[in-house]
Amino acid sequence: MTSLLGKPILYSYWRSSCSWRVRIALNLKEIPYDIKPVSLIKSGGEQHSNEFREINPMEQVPALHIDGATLVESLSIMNYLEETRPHRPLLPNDCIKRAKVREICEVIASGIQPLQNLTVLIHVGEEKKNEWAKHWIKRGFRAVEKLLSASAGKYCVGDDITLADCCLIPQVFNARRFHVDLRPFPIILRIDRELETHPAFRAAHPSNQPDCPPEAIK
Ligand SMILES: O=C(O)/C=C\C(=O)CC(=O)CC(=O)O
Repeated sequence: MTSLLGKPILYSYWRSSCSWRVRIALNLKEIPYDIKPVSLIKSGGEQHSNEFREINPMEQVPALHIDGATLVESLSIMNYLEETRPHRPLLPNDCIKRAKVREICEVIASGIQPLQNLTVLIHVGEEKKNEWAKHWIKRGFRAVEKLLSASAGKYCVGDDITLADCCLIPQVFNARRFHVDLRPFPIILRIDRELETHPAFRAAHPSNQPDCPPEAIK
């Protein structure tokens, strides 16, 4: 279903892992969308402007304008996409498996990413921020790896790509960014490798975003 109200607009930042989750879900579901870049660093962060605060009072990306509504919070947005565009499902039919997908999403979206996001790192301070981010990602990945040891097939839960994979891959990028040693997490690494070349994941990668600075393209 393409909206009668025009192409969805995603307010996104190239390196924001939460924007990236939604980009993957939109791509997997083959929903065409336009990107409106919001720079989290330019002039202290465009997300803090009065204009953007009207879009998201949390002053964070992503936000998705779709079907005449503006939605914020990546998990909530992905669930809306799943409910309204079920054609390429990102949640399994089996209720236990659905719970397992949501479990992994929660661990990442509530238990890891918020502890290492830009606002928190600014508050923690330049001197401590890398060690801080590393600590929380490592702690969370220990839990994710354990959960995956019971749930994973080819991907996070079984052999189909789900919302859990949309959350995991951007978090692996952040782990590398903060120099987390990923060798203790072989299942995470295997799934990351598996999805590295998938077209929907490739297109959503920070390097392929219109606001990616040329020197950061990998
Ligand atoms: O270019 C920058 O350094 C600014 C912001 C980010 O990376 C985004 C985050 O806050 C991390 C994240 O999305 O998990």
